Order: sequence, then C-alpha cells, then structure tokens
Amino acid sequence: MAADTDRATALKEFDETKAGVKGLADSGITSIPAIFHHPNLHLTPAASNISIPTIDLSLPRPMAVDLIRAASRDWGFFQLVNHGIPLSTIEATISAVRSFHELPTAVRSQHYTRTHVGGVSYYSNPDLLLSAAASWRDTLYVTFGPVRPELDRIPEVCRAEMVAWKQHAREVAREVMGMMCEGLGVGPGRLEEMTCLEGTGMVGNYYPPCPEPHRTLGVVDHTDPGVLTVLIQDQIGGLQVKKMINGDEYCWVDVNPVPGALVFNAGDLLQIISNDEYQSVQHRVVANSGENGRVSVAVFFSPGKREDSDIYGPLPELISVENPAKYCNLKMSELMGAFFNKELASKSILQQFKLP
Ligand SMILES: O=C(O)CCC(=O)C(=O)O
Ligand SMILES: [Fe+2]
Repeated sequence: MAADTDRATALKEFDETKAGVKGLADSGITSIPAIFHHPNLHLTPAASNISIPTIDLSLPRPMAVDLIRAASRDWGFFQLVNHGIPLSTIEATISAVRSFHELPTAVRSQHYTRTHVGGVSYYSNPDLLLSAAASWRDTLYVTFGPVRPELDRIPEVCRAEMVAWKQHAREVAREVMGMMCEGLGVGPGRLEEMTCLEGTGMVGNYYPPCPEPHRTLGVVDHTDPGVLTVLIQDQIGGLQVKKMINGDEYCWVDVNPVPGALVFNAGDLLQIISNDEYQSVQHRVVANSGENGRVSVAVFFSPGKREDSDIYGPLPELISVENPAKYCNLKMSELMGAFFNKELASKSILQQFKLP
C-alpha cells in the first residue's frame, strides 16, 4: 500500500537525521509529523482522588515489608522515600542525562545508533520500525550486566553519573527485592540467589516539549519485562499507571514527582515468579506539554544467568494443590525475545507464558 511505503520512508528519514525527537522539537515545528500520530488516543484526565503508595523505608522493617507487599500486590508500583540515597545524587544523575540529550545536535547525533555494540545505544523509539505510531521520546540505553559495557562508549557528559547511579540503584533494589521476598514468605535472598540483580539495563529517557501533545504519547502503555524497575524523574511529571477498578474498568493515575523519591515497579518476570501475587502493571507517559524537556532514568533488573539451562518460573515454594502454577517455566532468551520482537504497545508478554 502506498501509505505504508510513505510511512516506512518517513520513519527511515526521521531515523537517519540521527537527531531524535529532540531535533524535531528544536526545529521549531508547530505540528508533529504523521508518524507520531496515535489513532484512538484516549487522554482522559488522570484520577485525582487516588495516588500510588509512598513508602517510608525508615519505618521498622516488618512494617515496611507489609507496605511493600501490599503495594506490589495491589498496585505493582510505589514510591520509596527515606531510602538513604542523597537528593543531590539523584539530581546529579538526572542533570547529567539531561546534559547529554541537550548537547548540540551535531555532537549528540554522533552517538545515535540502534546497534547495541559495547552495551551502549542512543535512539528515538526502541520499536520505531515495529510500532503503529512513534512516540515523543529519545533514549540513551546502557546495559551494565550481566556483561559490562565498554565504558568509553557511554557519552562522557553522563558517564561517571550513570556508572555511579547503577551502584546506588543496585543497593536499594537489593534491599527492596529482599523485602519483596519476605512479603512472599520466602527468604530475603531468594531472588538475589537467582541472579535477579545481575541483569541490569539503564535508560536515560528524554521527552522534549511537544507542540501537539494531544496527538501522541511520551511512551505507550506497556509493562516492563524484567523483575524490578527503579526510576527517578525530574519534577515535570507525565508518568501514569493504569489502575484496574473492577472487571474491565480502569483509570490512569499520575505518578506525581516527589523530590528524592524512587519509583519502583514490578516487571512481568516478577509477576510470573510470584505466581500472580505481585502485579506487573501497565504504565505510560503522556507527551510533554511543557516548555522544558522531561528526564527520567530507569534501571531494569532481571536475571543475569541466561543459559538455556537457566529456567525461571513460579517459585516452587509458592505452589500447592490449592495454588497451582499459573505460568510455565521459561528461559531468559524466550522472555527477551518476546519483548524485543514486538511493538511496545502490544499485549503483555505474560499472556504468552500463562498456563491454560
Ligand atoms: O519516563 C518514565 O517515567 C517511564 C519510563 C518507562 O516506563 C520505561 O522506560 O520503561
Ligand atoms: Fe516502563
């Protein structure tokens, strides 16, 4: 079809500018190209009467465990405060990632590539060529584990900060993962022993101001595939979590920026491992209608052991005659294949591994 060819050409031309959505925003356009139009976009106002839980990590541990368990079960998302990481460290990370995305186009575009050589890439829309509609976001992606990145491939303006952030994120994720395990009634080291802290990807996202925010999204509805995600964001906002109300009814709930807070969410593999006790919940980011670019930095944790003999599935100690396994066992290659070979917006990969 001619329209498909035109779209494919437009996508290729956009990708070849190597300037990302930031380049489009800088060019002063007042309307966005058709490749970014999302048909049937329902940007209903977010619910104002509810918010995702905020959990104080300085509470006595048993209380914090209970709150983390309830939040992981009922929301799949929570904000964590009093976690011990200084606000200045969080701000320095965000500011360094911002500096990268706001480098002059000629400098920034030298990093633009979809090939993840040495564990580093920078592009607009990971699923640009697979998706029905592109979104108003650019991403710097670094894989820290299980294979270490070639550090000199990380742009110098944010290298030290991203490396330092990986360590902070790991320490707090270790603590939270341990508490999530306790919430499941298994030992605090259970997920860590399964190497769930070893697979580590970090994305430095940039959402430039969008001249027509009602026609597109910052990132489409999706779930994260791994075990646990830790996210920091600036004060602009735009992240929303889908909250099911009853049956098929749902509303979108804003994750309001809280200075110094870390946003945690369970991924698909944690929902599988916990046999549906914890939820991997759909979330999205609305297109940025403000005047300044929005920055978020997410760290995704998943198992580092990825041989064909390394199998992941519902924990045997959670399974019984009354509570049978709801998912089959899977290999990391199957999980990652299911995630990266699809459009981000398509159905959760959980369906693929669900037992009948
Ligand atoms: O930018 C955000 O707030 C969310 C990003 C996100 O969901 C992701 O990178 O998976
Ligand atoms: Fe996400």
